[in-house]
Amino acid sequence: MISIPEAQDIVLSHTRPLGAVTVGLAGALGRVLAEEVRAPDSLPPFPASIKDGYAVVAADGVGEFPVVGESRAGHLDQLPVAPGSVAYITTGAPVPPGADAVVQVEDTEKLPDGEGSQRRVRICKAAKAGQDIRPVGSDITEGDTVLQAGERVGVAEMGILATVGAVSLKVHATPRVAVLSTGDEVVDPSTAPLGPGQIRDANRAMLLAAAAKAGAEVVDMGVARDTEGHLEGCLAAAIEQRVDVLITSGGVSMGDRDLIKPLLAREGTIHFGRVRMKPGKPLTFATLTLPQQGGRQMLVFGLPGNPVSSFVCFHLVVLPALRKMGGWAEPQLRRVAARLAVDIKLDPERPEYHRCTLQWGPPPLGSTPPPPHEASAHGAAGLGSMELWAVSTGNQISSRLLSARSANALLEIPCASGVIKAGSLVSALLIDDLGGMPVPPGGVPVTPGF
Ligand SMILES: Nc1nc2c(c(=O)[nH]1)N[C@H]1C(S)=C(S)[C@@H](COP(=O)(O)OP(=O)(O)OC[C@H]3O[C@@H](n4cnc5c(N)ncnc54)[C@H](O)[C@@H]3O)O[C@H]1N2
Ligand code: MOO
Repeated sequence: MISIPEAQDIVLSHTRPLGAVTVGLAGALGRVLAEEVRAPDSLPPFPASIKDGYAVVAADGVGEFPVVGESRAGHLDQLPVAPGSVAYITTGAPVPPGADAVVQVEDTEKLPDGEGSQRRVRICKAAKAGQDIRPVGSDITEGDTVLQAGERVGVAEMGILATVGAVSLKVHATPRVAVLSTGDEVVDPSTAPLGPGQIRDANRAMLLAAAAKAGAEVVDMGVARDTEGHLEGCLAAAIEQRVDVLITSGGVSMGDRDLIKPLLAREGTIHFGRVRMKPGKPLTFATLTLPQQGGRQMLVFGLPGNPVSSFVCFHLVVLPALRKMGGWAEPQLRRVAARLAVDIKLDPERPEYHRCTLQWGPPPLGSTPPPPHEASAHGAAGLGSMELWAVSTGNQISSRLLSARSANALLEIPCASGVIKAGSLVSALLIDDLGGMPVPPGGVPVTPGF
């Protein structure tokens, strides 16, 4: 049996980033850039007003002035502003030649029109040169690298790409991933009522969703029966689909109908078949070299059938591989430190990946015993309210998928005897973003004392 870090290293050493493809802007979200993006022009491309008001010559100071023109966003009035005159201007509009400052409308007073219906205004507050003007290129300078190769495109990056006119970009290809459930007892989720000995296929929907969430293009391979012939046919079908990765679930343990390992040993190379982890011990990883497809490699992950084992193995081992293929430079799950909300019994044989929901601040008093050495930290506004707390999802048996419900982290519980006490700091691997993290009742002071 190897350790999880060893298993992760082996998988990543057999995983290569996929090549670059060209996509339109709309297809860039979530992808990793394969080239840097430069600005072809400056932003703003012209000196732009920050306020609605009057473009002035700062040296003129306060006084009454004729309004000789106007500059509105999107409509450029070329009339220059000579000393002793001003122009009306709106936010984002180009500052007319001659003007060197903007006075906001709140610091002016409209006057009755003068001779020949000349508009007039009183400037009540003297401006400094450059006031309320964004100079050319003050946000982005022509030629700037606005995004580097290797950066992932999120929502802000979509806006940045649009603002520099990058409507066609090179990004890393994302993997094509097939998902296959196995087992004679496993039937489609639509089956009702269940026949004797049957259970509905939870893993396929879950793993297809997990791969799609990771940005993969997914292929649903259905359910394979526990026969060599049918499993071989399913593997051949996945190869035919030219997938980069095949994820199977079930059939990797020690039973006489656990046929995945023998199949992979016949068709390719098994790199490991047992990992010291709870859950997920029979996790299997193999590579297949496909001479019929130019000698390309396909990765196969044989995940254990227990749904939670599949869930945990996907996040710890498959997800980093999918990320690396998609161009991530740091594909591993991110770690944070969190305080345990309850005691956790240790497993003396395998390190455990305990599903939990992280929240900012301790759970309500009474829901968990306060850590004895940190009783004062367990109050609503105590020190503990400034930390992440890990709330267990309950019974961790690997068949109970409800133990993954709302889980945003896997606690890395070391292999040892005894108990880790509530209040202890533990390492947590993030499996979801923390945007939906529960908000503790009563809220949490963000900065104590303010
Ligand atoms: N003699 C031993 N037996 C077992 C060992 C062992 O070391 N020695 N390891 C146990 C561990 S740990 C795990 S995990 C399981 C994994 O077994 P398999 O990968 O062979 O999975 P199956 O036997 O096919 O199924 C296990 C369990 O999960 C249910 N299942 C399977 N597929 C699905 C699905 N798509 N959706 C929902 N549930 C599914 C299946 O009905 C079984 O209940 O082996 C232990 N045994
Ligand atoms: O390792 Mo198995 O996944 O404990 O149930």
